[in-house]
Amino acid sequence: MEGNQLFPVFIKLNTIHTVLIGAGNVGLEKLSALLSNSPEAKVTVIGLEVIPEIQELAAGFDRVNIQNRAFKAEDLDYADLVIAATNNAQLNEEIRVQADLRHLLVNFADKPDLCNFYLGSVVKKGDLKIAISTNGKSPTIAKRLKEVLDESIPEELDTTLQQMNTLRNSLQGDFSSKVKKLNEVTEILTKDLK
Ligand SMILES: C[C@@]1(CC(=O)O)C2=NC(=C\c3[nH]c(c(CCC(=O)O)c3CC(=O)O)Cc3[nH]c(c(CC(=O)O)c3CCC(=O)O)/C=C3\N/C(=C\2)[C@@H](CCC(=O)O)[C@]3(C)CC(=O)O)/[C@H]1CCC(=O)O
Ligand SMILES: NC(=O)c1ccc[n+]([C@@H]2O[C@H](COP(=O)([O-])OP(=O)(O)OC[C@H]3O[C@@H](n4cnc5c(N)ncnc54)[C@H](O)[C@@H]3O)[C@@H](O)[C@H]2O)c1
Repeated sequence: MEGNQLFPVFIKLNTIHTVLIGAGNVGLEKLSALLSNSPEAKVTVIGLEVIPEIQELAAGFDRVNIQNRAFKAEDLDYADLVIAATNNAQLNEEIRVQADLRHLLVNFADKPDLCNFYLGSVVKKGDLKIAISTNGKSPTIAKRLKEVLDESIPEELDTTLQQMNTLRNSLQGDFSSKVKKLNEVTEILTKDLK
């Protein structure tokens, strides 16, 4: 099968419990990604060793709990989503087995084959968010494309979004007439594509 077959979703991390195993530099990157997108995320970080930068980052977020100890299978009993950033291949295998037993989604920072979801590179402008995946082929290209889109999408797009939301909430009539109106007023955005 060719092409990217990943199904993108946007998760409300504040409504679930994420367990992050591994608290080194990669763990820090993953925790930063979680919190920059979802500052209200409930996250438990477990690491035999926890680097100071993780402690410092976590100190600013009430719902992040650091456990300075070894992983145990029961840690997944209260997890909804799992991210592993350990330096131990055998432990990764064990985490995958334990996650499967509990029907959990799990991500491994350095082992795409073990993952059942990937993190994406993220562009954010107010309420707008774009997530990029290269199907694991080149995270660097995902990062570069994020930079390109971040520069080229005007900040004003968020103002447009807010205005459209006001209009959307104020429209009267049946569903199809509302959809027609919303599409009419946004037609200008794609006029150069035709
Ligand atoms: C998007 C982003 C999100 C995030 O992590 O938050 C992300 N990686 C980012 C950066 C990045 N990661 C790495 C480099 C160094 C260059 C390189 O190695 O290529 C750079 C870029 C750089 O620094 O230039 C190392 C690396 N990453 C993976 C492997 C293993 C492998 O490929 O086998 C290795 C080698 C490890 C080693 O050799 O030890 C695997 C994955 N990385 C993914 C996501 C998933 C696929 C995403 C996609 O579909 O594109 C996937 C499959 C799983 C996952 O981690 O979810 C984030 C962008 C940050 C931003 O937006 O600024
Ligand atoms: N550093 C990078 O840029 C990079 C990039 C991509 C992938 N990777 C890979 O990702 C992995 C993590 O990288 P890192 O630099 O964060 O490594 P690291 O050694 O700094 O961190 C590993 C973490 O896993 C924890 N850990 C190990 N065994 C544990 C156990 N039984 N229970 C709980 N915690 C345990 C350690 O205590 C530590 O907190 C490595 O396999 C690395 O090859 C690294």
